[in-house]
Amino acid sequence: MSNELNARIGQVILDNLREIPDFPEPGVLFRDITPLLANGEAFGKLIDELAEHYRGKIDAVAGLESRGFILAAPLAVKLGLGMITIRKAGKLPGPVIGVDYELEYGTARMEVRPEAIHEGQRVLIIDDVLATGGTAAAAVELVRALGAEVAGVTVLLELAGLNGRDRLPGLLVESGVTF
Ligand SMILES: O=P(O)(O)OC[C@H]1O[C@H](OP(=O)(O)OP(=O)(O)O)[C@H](O)[C@@H]1O
Ligand SMILES: Nc1ncnc2[nH]cnc12
Repeated sequence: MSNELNARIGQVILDNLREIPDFPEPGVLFRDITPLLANGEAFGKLIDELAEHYRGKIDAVAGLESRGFILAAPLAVKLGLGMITIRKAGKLPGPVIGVDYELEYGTARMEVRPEAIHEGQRVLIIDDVLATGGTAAAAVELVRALGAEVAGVTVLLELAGLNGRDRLPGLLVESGVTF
């Protein structure tokens, strides 16, 4: 599906993407963004385009550990905004609030420091991949629990067959490339 963000960043993502079958386990086609990160020109263009797309529309950028951090930090700096780290369980020193969520097998937990998010802020959540949507949905719950507004969920790659959007109802979900 074509959209404005796709037009800005779709090609640079596709030109620098690596696909690895059966990683990290049989049956998974792993979409690897590290070639994009290693290409300075491409990575710079990606961040420039994201910044232009969201300039003036958000107050903070939240990155999801760990690949989301790589995108959130330069985007926040480029926009002159703060970056919020939403982390896996046990990584942030307290006090924290956390949300448990379902993985394909078992459960996981995401946490954030309450002081990192302010009431009424428009927070953009960013990550590399939207798969089942569990990680992003947990991040949405954390941002909202602290009285902030989720301005949108942005991912470079959306694996549409896993229906992650269904876990993010009513939200602006934008992706660079949809598979
Ligand atoms: O939509 P979901 O089914 O929740 O999956 C998407 C998440 O999975 C990957 O992270 P992973 O947990 O592998 O961690 P990493 O970023 O530290 O590699 C990816 O970076 C997303 O955060
Ligand atoms: N297929 C995939 N490739 C890369 N990261 C992922 N996270 C969840 N599914 C993924």
